[in-house]
Amino acid sequence: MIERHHHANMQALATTFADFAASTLRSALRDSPAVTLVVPGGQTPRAYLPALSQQALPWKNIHITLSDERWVEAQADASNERLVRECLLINEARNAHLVGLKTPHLRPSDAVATVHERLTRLPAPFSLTILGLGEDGHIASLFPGVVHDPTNPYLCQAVEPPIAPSSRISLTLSALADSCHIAVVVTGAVKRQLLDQLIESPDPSIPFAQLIRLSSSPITIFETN
Ligand SMILES: O=C1O[C@H](COP(=O)(O)O)[C@@H](O)[C@H](O)[C@H]1O
Repeated sequence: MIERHHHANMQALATTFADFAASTLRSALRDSPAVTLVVPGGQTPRAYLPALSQQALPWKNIHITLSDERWVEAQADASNERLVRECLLINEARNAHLVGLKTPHLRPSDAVATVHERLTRLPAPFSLTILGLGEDGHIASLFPGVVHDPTNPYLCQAVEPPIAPSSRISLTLSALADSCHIAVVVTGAVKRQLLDQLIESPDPSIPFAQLIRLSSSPITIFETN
């Protein structure tokens, strides 16, 4: 089931999104003592994660991890972990547990087993997975052309992106699709047009279209130009 919500601007989106995420987490916490929230990186979350950080939730029972990570140090500008520390682990959410995806391994391919192990210690299934959408249709660090292997026993995979500068580690399509709820934040005319296309006639080579096909969980899309 896909639900789309259009907003007049980013501020309106951030408010509705934060209320939605908080109510999804609150309701998950009625059934489990601890829950997992998956958040994306990139630039867009800088505009809406601070609104979520202001929600009064039992954050110490909320475990946060990332949909994907660039293979850079956690202090680097490009680090998704740094983004989450700066934009979400603040205000009310400062005591949430963050499980990052970066390890000291030289390459993400060497780190897959370690990161998988970290992820298996999180409350499962993940209660809410938030994703961004790239202009090429990528979600997390699953780019067009990255092969989805349903037999992969790991929750994460190493990725060499086609154009982006750093190697990545990403949750697999199955790990994302298995989340109880999926929220996607889509901003800008180009991405919204792509979204229309992918929903009307899904191109199976595009990861977002693969996610729609694979997941039986509700997908809520928050959009603005
Ligand atoms: O590289 C990435 O890009 C996507 C999209 O980012 P955005 O800034 O264009 O919204 C993001 O969802 C992903 O987590 C990130 O690593």
